[in-house]
Amino acid sequence: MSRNRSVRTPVSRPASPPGRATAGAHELGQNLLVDREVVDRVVDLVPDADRPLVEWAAGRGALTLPLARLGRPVEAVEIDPRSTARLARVVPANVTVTRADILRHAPPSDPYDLVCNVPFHLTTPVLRRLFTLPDWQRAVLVTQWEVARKRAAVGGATLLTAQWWPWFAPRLDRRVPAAAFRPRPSVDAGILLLDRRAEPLLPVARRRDYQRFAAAVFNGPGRGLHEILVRQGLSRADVRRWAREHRVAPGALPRDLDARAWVVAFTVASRGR
Ligand SMILES: C[S@@+](CC[C@H](N)C(=O)[O-])C[C@H]1O[C@@H](n2cnc3c(N)ncnc32)[C@H](O)[C@@H]1O
Repeated sequence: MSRNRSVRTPVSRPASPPGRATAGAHELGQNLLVDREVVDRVVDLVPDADRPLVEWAAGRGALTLPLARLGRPVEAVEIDPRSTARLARVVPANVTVTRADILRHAPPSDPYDLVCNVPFHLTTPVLRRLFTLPDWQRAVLVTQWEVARKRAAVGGATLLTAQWWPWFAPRLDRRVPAAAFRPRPSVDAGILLLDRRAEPLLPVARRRDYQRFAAAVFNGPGRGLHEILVRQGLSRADVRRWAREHRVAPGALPRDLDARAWVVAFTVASRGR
């Protein structure tokens, strides 16, 4: 395959905010993947489809080059000019290297899959951004272990997960030891999968109301879910029926609910308004 030696720097917006491009390796979260098995696992988790791939935070290409071998168009996005220059010299023709900030990068407007070994310091903004972007189908993410667990609702869901659950299905794939990176970070990582639901549990038009409801339940007053839900407009009989159907224990907290229990509670509460 011929080499693509160019780096695309979108002109419509700055490639990076002031100071970022010259930031040091530590500041940019440059913990590069050096474990072959982890790289292979990330690539295996990319769905078998014809869609293009976008890789955020491509670094020196530990994932980019194996992803390129899938034979699909790949856009590799990276902020560090040394890394993009280096990457552009080695990628095959199906890879475009874009120097840009992943918090501002404009992704394709057709369906695509996304891969990102997330710079640890950007985890929450990256997740928030992803949830609002419309066209990716699966995101394969490497994040800190605790974040991967929390986002996949292992051991209890967070408000952020609950707020996006009707539209995205998160899954924890595996733990990745800190030794899989150079330099070695202080904590382990995990592989987190996010799938856009082919059939969302609620229409997008209800998103704002649902998210407000989830926040009110998570942060609302009341001893336990039953009381909280009554304050959110469910009758006591509705709460009892809902708890029975979704096997919600008497002492359960908002973090203990699954996606369907959230959606049904919201739907019942909306009926009462
Ligand atoms: C954890 S490393 C991953 C590198 C490579 N994908 C790998 O797995 O070895 C994160 C990468 O994100 C880049 N980065 C940090 N902040 C960024 C930003 N705002 N936009 C784009 N890339 C960023 C860093 O320069 C670094 O190369």
